[in-house]
Amino acid sequence: MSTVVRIDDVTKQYGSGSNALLALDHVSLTVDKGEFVCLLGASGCGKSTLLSLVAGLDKITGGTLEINGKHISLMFQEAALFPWLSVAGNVELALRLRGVGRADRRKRAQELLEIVRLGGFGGKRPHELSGGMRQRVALARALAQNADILLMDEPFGALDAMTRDILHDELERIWREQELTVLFVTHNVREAVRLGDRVVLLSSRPGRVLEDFKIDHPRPRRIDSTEVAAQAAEITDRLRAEVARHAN
Ligand SMILES: Nc1ncnc2c1ncn2[C@@H]1O[C@H](COP(=O)(O)OP(=O)(O)OP(=O)(O)O)[C@@H](O)[C@H]1O
Repeated sequence: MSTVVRIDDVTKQYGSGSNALLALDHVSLTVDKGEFVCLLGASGCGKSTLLSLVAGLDKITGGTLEINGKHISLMFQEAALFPWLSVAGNVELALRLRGVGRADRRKRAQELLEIVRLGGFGGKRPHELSGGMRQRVALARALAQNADILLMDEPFGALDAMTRDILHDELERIWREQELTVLFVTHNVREAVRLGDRVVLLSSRPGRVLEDFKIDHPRPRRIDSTEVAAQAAEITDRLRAEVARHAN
């Protein structure tokens, strides 16, 4: 299987001199094509930093970082849609930026909205949608960018549990159908076990890879199943031990 993201001995320091802050300390991690990898760790351990390095929004200060993909797309807790554009307009804009012609844009935006099950909502404005629906639009926009690598930073953190469960199912389907590679940051251990092929646990700051758990329960998984709960409990214990170690 081909490696899409290779993070090798990466260090990230913010600032310098007496203001220096070591956010990541010799992190090594590879993500293969089509893998779904969840990143977990205590607050401030450098999860978002790692995503922004992979996205190319910031520079590493040590090690090497290699990306082998067509396009990387980022999704955050807030959908960040343009409020003056319709739902279809938001998706079409991403297509336009890729140079897709007007007629094709319309058709493709409609297809993408159908993929995220918002086929009938293209004419609405973002404020007319629920938080879960706005995240679906953000997902359609990411697909419009022709992304094959999706970086997600707590994308469902602000949603109620029921909406989040539905979006887990949708994201899993789209990940499979579109053959995406996903790097997904969350604070929610069960969510990580529900979604991930692997759950990578980072240490408290500076972040290092503490453990890489392989999750091989059959899919689709239920977040409230006993298998998911049992593995989440094991990972939570490991995370708690790390937080306690750091507090001492
Ligand atoms: N641009 C920046 N300049 C200086 N320090 C930064 C910057 N961005 C992040 N940091 C620091 O780097 C450390 C890691 O931050 P980061 O946001 O990556 O952690 P995180 O694991 O995503 O946190 P959380 O789980 O709370 O979202 C923190 O101590 C943070 O204050």
